[in-house]
Order: sequence, then structure tokens, then C-alpha cells
Amino acid sequence: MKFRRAAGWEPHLERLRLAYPVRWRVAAGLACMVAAVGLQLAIPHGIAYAVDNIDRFRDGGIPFHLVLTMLVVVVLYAVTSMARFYLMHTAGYRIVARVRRRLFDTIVHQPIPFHDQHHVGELSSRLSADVMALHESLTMGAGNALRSLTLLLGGLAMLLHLSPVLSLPLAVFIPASLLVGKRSGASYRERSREVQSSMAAAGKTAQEYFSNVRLVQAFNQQDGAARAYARTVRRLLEVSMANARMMAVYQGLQSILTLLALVVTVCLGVHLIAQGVLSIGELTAFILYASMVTDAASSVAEFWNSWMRTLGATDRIFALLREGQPPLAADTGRRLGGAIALRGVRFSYPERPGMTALDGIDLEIAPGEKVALVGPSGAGKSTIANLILGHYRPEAGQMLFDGVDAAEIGLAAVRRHIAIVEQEPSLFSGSIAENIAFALPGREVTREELVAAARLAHAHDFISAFPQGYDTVVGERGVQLSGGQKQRIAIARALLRDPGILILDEATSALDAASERLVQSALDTLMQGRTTIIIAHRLSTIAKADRIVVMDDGVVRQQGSHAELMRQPDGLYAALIRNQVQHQMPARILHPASP
Ligand SMILES: Nc1ncnc2c1ncn2[C@@H]1O[C@H](COP(=O)(O)OP(=O)(O)OP(=O)(O)O)[C@@H](O)[C@H]1O
Repeated sequence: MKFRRAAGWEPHLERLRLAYPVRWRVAAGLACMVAAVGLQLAIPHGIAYAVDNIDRFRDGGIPFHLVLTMLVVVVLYAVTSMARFYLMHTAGYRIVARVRRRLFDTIVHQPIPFHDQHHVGELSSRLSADVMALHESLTMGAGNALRSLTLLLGGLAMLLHLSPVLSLPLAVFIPASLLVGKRSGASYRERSREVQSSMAAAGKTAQEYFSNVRLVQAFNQQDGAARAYARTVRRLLEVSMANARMMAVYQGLQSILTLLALVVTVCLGVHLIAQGVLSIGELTAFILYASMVTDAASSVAEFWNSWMRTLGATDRIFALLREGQPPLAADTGRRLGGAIALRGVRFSYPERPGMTALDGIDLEIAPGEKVALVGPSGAGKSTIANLILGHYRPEAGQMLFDGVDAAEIGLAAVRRHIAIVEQEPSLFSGSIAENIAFALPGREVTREELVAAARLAHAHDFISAFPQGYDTVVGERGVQLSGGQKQRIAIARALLRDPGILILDEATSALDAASERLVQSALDTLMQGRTTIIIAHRLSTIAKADRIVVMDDGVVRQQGSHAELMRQPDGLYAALIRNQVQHQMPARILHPASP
């Protein structure tokens, strides 16, 4: 128990919660390993017997039963070694697959503030490089180390049995070798944390430049990108080299200890033969056992290092796993009517605790009402959408749905009734069908349902025009589609979800007139009969809303219809409209009632 704790295994083993198929593999692998070690330990004994009886065998040769026994031992040794290798390796693969799955599960369930803090490239590196380090230790290292440990103990028993006096030098060398291993292990752990975080930094840089490759090329920044990546790789190289230097020193020390042990044993052995207390066969067997034992000791020490390295690399994996999934409030199954209320809501982003993003917001939205949030950049419009979606919790005040506190309803139940159409729609690299069906987790979506949603979103015609139709692959983040097409797919997705509450982050970039009309008409269909919160940028949308909420600096400055707000010429809304009209919009939008 104490050892497991010292090795840092305890919490990790608990976290791994080995499944039944893994347990039986480990148990069977251990049994095979003990058998293989037992057979391996029998071999020097056989050799000693042969050496000591060489005179008897000189005439008639080695008797048949002896040859047969040796053959059986060799075959059994080969079979048990093979089985051990297979069982331990496959158990390792299963454990690593499980760790990977659980890590992904944990990360994907973490609340948004966690994702604000962690870079995508860094998290991907945890899943790939860090898990790979664990993989190597578990599949290659752990099996070998256990075998070596058993061999070490068995070998020591044989050495003591053969000659306690001759074993004395080993009583010094073996602990020394294990001590060197333990010392180096501690430094390895520290170093490998550095190696893994440098690796994560390199991954982060590469991921960032790859995902913005169009911008990089448009600004001729390819060389700049290469230099930035080279800097991170240089750092990685430096820490890896330092690690290798240290490893070389420890390996050298181990080899010296092993060779010294052998030399001293041979010298002492010869002396004991001369005194007549040891036979040549026994010395031969002793040397064979001693080399097994010293090899095993250095391999245990080596594994210790590699395990420490693994712990260094996987500390963060296990820290993440320990964090566990945040308790997702059970889906209470409550149906929402669409009324939303924010009462005295104050909020600062966890990353910027000093800056108030929302400062006492009071907002009542009736079921089916269309509310446009307007205001200058940074006013807090998206923050309100984030709070309604439950991405963050208000610091003070209440978020109510149908008059019930959001916490009481549960995040999953709230989200089940919400759909979002983002400013720049997020699409996955799969097919159009998969992207639309994403709206309904946990159930198969029929082709008819997909087509119906796509028709309402004015997306069916362009989708059908593709040779692969709904199975057309859209490329990473939908790069193979136009802006208007992406938006209509996002609208089809929202329509399929059939939400009571809709959050619409209006795209700022204008589409061409025909595309704009199609998107607008699709949005009008989507908004029908749903509570809609629009983060609005276009006057056409703003003017159509039932109510306009004008925000500035985290507070609501004005509320009312377009006409009501325009009657306050000194108000922020009138100023915003004047500003927009001056810069871009035709005057008729200002007065939608007039033809
Ligand atoms: N994830 C975040 N972490 C820290 N601060 C944030 C985060 N997101 C937004 N902010 C800050 O919160 C404030 C409100 O931002 P918000 O995105 O709500 O503004 P907005 O009104 O939607 O602006 P825009 O019209 O430009 O999108 C801003 O000062 C912004 O810098």
C-alpha cells in the first residue's frame, strides 16, 4: 500500500478502474510470467548439473530423459513468455484506450470557463502525446518490470541457496543499483513534465497556424509561422537533450555497477572453489543467476525511471481525470414555455475577474417574444446569450425560465429547449446530413426529417445540386461551402431541433442580395412562434423585433420598439442608428412602415 502510494500509482489505479476483461488479462499474464520466470530460473540449475557431471556424460553422452526435460523446459518457457507478452500488451492497450476515452469525455464535459483557459492544441496534445507516454510505460514497461522483479526475487533466492557467502557482494551492488534508479527516477519525472509541456506548446503553435492557414498565407506569414514553430521545437529539443544527457549518465552508472558485481563475484567464486566449498558447476550457475539478477535489478530501476517519466507526462492527464466531470444537473424533463427572466444579473468572466461584463441586468422576455439586443461592441450582448445557454453562471442575481430558477430546472433540460445559430456557424468536417442531424443527440434522424428541415431553411435546393447531395462532405469547419450555405445549414439544424427558445447571433458580414434574402426568409421561418433573442447588427432585423434592448457597458440603457426609441433623439439607440445609417444603410430601413 505504502509502496503504491510512493510510486504515485494509488490515485491513478483508482482512476483507471480496470474493467473485467483487463483484469483477467492482467491476472493470466501474471500467472504466465511467474511460470516463465520459474522455468528461466531452472535453466542455470540444469547447466550446473551438466557441468558438475561432465565426467559421467563423457562416454555415453547426455541421457535422453535429460535432453527431453531441457526441451520441455525450453518449449514451456517460450509458450509462457509469448502468452505473457500478448496478455500484458493487450491489457495495456485496453487500459490506454480507456484512459483516452475517459479523458476525452472529461474534457468535452468541462464547463466553458475551463475551455477559455486551455488551448485546443494543448488539450489535443494531452490526448495524443501524454497518453502515448502512458501507453509505452504500460504496454512495454510494466510487463517487463514485473517480470524482472519476479526474476530478481527468484534469482536472489537461488543465489542464497547456492552460496550465501558468494551472495554478499551482491547485497551491496543490487541495493546500489536500485538506489541509482530511484534517484534518477525523481529527476526524470521533473524533466519529463518539461518535455511534455514543451511538446504541448509546440502542438498548440502548430494547431493555431494550421487552423488559420488562410490568414497566414494572405499576410505572407508562412516564414513567420515557421520561425514561431521552430522556436517552440528548439525549446523542446533543448529539454529533450538535457533529459538524454541525464539518462546517459545514469545508464553508465548502472552498467559500471553490473560489471563490477560480476567481476567481484567471479574472483570470490574462484577463491571458494580453491577452498573446496563450491563446485565449478555451482559457480557457473551462480554467475548465470547473478547476471540474471543484476540485469533484472537494472531493468526494474530503468522501469522506475520510465514510470516516473510517465507520471511526469501524465500528471496532467490524471489531474484532469481527478477533476472529473462537472455534475451535469439531471435532465428534469421539464418542458419550457419560453419565458426568460434575468433579475439583477451581475457577471465577470472568470479570466477577467476585475472587469464587469454585466452589471445588474433586469430583463423579462415573454414566451414567443422577439428581442433584439443592440449596443456598441463589448456592450455585453453575447454575454447575455452565454448566460442563457448556461455556459457561465451569474455572480449575482437570478436566471429564470418560466419563473423557475435555471439551477432548479437543470442545465440539460434548459439546453434541450434552446437552439443557437451563430455568427460564423460551426460545422463539423462530416457530411451535410450529419451536420444537420447534430441538432438531435441520442436518436436517429430520418432522411425525411432532414429534407423537411433543409427545405424550410431554403437549403434543400443547393444541397440536392451537389453530386453527393446530403452526403456531401463539407470540409473542416465547412470550408467547402459558401457563407450563405453554411448559415442555411445552421438554420436547418436549428429548425430540426424545434426549440422553444432561439438565440440568433446575426452575421455581421453581408451576403449578396439573393443569398441574404434566402437566409433572412429561412430565419423568419425559424423564428416563428419561438422566443428569440437576436444579437442584432442589421437595422432590418432590429426594426422587425418586438422589442429592442439597448445595452452599453454591461447595463441596459433603453428598451422599447424601434418607433418608441427613435422618439428619444438624445438616446443611445438613435445615436447608434444615425451612425449606421450614415455609414451604410439606405434610409428606407429606418422607416420600415413607409413604402
Ligand atoms: N471569454 C471571455 N473571457 C473574458 N472576457 C470576455 C470573454 N468574452 C467577452 N469578454 C469581455 O466581456 C465584455 C462583453 O463582451 P460581449 O462579447 O458580451 O460583447 P458584445 O456586446 O457581444 O460585443 P460584439 O458586438 O463586439 O460581439 C467585453 O469587454 C469582452 O472583452
